[in-house]
Amino acid sequence: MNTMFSDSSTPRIATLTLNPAIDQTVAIPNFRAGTVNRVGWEQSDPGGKGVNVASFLAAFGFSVTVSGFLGHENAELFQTFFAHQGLCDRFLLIPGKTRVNVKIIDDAQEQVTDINFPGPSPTPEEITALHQRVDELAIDHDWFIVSGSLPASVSPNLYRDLTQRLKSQGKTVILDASGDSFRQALTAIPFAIKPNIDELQEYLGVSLRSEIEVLQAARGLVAEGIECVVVSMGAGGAIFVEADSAVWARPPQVNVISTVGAGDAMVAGLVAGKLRGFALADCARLATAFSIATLSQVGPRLPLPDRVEALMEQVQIEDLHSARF
Ligand SMILES: Nc1ncnc2c1ncn2[C@@H]1O[C@H](COP(=O)(O)OP(=O)(O)O)[C@@H](O)[C@H]1O
Ligand SMILES: O=P(O)(O)OC[C@H]1O[C@](O)(COP(=O)(O)O)[C@@H](O)[C@@H]1O
Repeated sequence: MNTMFSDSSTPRIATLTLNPAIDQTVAIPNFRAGTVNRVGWEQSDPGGKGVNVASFLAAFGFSVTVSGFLGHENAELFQTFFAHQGLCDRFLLIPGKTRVNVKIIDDAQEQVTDINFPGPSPTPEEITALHQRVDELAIDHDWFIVSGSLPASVSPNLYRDLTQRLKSQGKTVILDASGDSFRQALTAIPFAIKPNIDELQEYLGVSLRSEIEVLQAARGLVAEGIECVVVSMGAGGAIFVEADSAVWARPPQVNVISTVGAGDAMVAGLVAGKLRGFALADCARLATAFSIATLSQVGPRLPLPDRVEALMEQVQIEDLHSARF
């Protein structure tokens, strides 16, 4: 493992994944609902948003702790993966199995279909234990990435409560969520968020038809106090907005095997850029480089840091700061 960024002066990072998943990727050319589909090949990987973010950051040389809930019946796959990736495992084990999400890769139609399950439900006592675990982590961690769906039984206020609790202890919170939990958590004003365009449209209840409309929407969130708003738009790249800067980062044409995890890689790259002290444009380059580095493979793995850094050159940056509407 590259340990370039894991000395004691580097802020410690923790990711929280309340609902991790084993991603079962199945390749089905010309997949069609309502017919018999045959699988060409398949692969299973530990995943879920915070697990992926942690894995990408560790591969880039950061020291990262993972926490949240894991079903104890199939925890071993994750535990072996964490040990292999050099991640510090502080997950809480709960009864049952972590969910298996199915990802159908159809290279003929160039599309990926996600089938995401609800996942096992933690009890109120287990939620209390999670709050305690987060307080313990706050003793020696500075950056917290809170991401992914919540299990069905969990209050949509949980991310809001965690964000408030961590902020009151001076921690930096990055949020990547959707639906009600995203809406609630925004009221606690995390440091940074990365909705994709669908999630942002759902939150605002409007459709965003141009980059300028996306920029305008992101500026609205920055005006509410969120320091850094990143809106990802698949192959269209991502718009990064802060109070005094705004850029549109566009990826080059890439050979896509799977888009699963591209958003998580963008979150990881944003955190890496911020921790390196980069200005927003370079954060956008690095975040996009992380994303495109993951597109040519299945599973949460990143190439060596110098290959990721080389990809930064291929990202086109357009300055939107002076764009007016
Ligand atoms: N088909 C693609 N071609 C090139 N880059 C892509 C493609 N899909 C995703 N990306 C890159 O990954 C980033 C995040 O992808 P996106 O699909 O928007 O996230 P999410 O997985 O959260 O929905 C994009 O901003 C872009 O840089
Ligand atoms: O928690 P959710 O929203 O169901 O998402 C979980 C899924 O998202 C992933 O983390 C991938 O996310 P992205 O494609 O948005 O980066 C998968 O590993 C996992 O199956």
